[in-house]
Amino acid sequence: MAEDFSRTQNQLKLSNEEVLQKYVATEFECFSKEISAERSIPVPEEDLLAIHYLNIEQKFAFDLILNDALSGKLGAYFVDSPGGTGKSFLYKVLLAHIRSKGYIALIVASSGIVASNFLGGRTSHSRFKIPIEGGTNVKSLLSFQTSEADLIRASKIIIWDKAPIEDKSIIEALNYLLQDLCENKLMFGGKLVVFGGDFRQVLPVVPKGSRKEQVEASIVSCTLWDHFIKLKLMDDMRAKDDPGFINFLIRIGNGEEPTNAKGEVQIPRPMIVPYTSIEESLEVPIAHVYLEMSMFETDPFEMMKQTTLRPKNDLGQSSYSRQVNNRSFKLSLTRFMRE
Ligand SMILES: Nc1ncnc2c1ncn2[C@@H]1O[C@H](COP(=O)(O)OP(=O)(O)OP(=O)(O)O)[C@@H](O)[C@H]1O
Repeated sequence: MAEDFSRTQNQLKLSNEEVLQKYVATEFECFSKEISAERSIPVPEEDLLAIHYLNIEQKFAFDLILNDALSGKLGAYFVDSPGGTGKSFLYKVLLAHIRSKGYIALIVASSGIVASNFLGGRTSHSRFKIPIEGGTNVKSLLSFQTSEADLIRASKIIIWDKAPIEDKSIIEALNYLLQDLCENKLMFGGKLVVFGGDFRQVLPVVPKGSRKEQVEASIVSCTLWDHFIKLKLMDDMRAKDDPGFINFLIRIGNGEEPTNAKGEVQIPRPMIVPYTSIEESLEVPIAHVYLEMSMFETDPFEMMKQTTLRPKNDLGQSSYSRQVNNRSFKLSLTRFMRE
């Protein structure tokens, strides 16, 4: 690379000293590219202020982790909590407070959709260059002389959302990567790493594997698991006004809800919209989710926070969830174009 550089600069008729100076400057600029991009991530005021809204469990976790990050303590946390208990909310407040002090806080997740929920979020695969499949002897392919490696070295904290879906070998590969990058044998190279997730959601994929094999492949079976500080968030913040629904979800997640011979659970009657006609079966849920469209007329982005979930990977034009989406989209469009 230096030779190529020198050849190009010779064509510009620069002295050797000038070539060297330009080479160093270009290299430095290249090395610091990732770091300056990371430093330019905005810190939303609302994420800083959200510290005042943390519930007791979130505040406990926040204080512990922030204190460790600012005092440069090494270690690993695992935030174990059911969906909706405010893990992402906690991460956003942590990221904002650490970044506002000028430090680098990295956040990764296994999937792009989850990563895009966070400012500066990246997939773990793209950030650490660890092959997605995992397996024995899996190793990061990250080159140590790159700006990406510099960025990881410079980070104060690494947060990894939805970690239970990862194969344990990937978590172990992160440990080796950080040890190599930081040139020591400390756990995670002496970095503070926060993993989080919900074991009721998706575990690592083991083709044709049993539940036991999935657990054996997961982070709980990794060699470092016993050294993680475990934190729990149990207060459901997503459906806090609906304790019946929360308990129903928890019972399903814990495998406590009765099932029929096919292993299916019975959805309680009040949660079901009885079928009368196709029109009504579309309109009733839309009205329930979006309440009154006029609520969004001043801020269409508010509407984006209301979502409908697709129960199946059915991409057909006629699928029910697609019809609900299309209908609500058309309704909102008509409304906004009229305004
Ligand atoms: N302390 C809080 N005050 C107000 N709202 C909160 C608080 N914590 C979480 N929420 C809200 O509760 C909802 C669920 O929170 P969040 O998405 O952080 O949960 P989660 O544990 O990450 O869920 P999942 O595992 O499903 O991704 C969000 O709408 C979030 O804004």
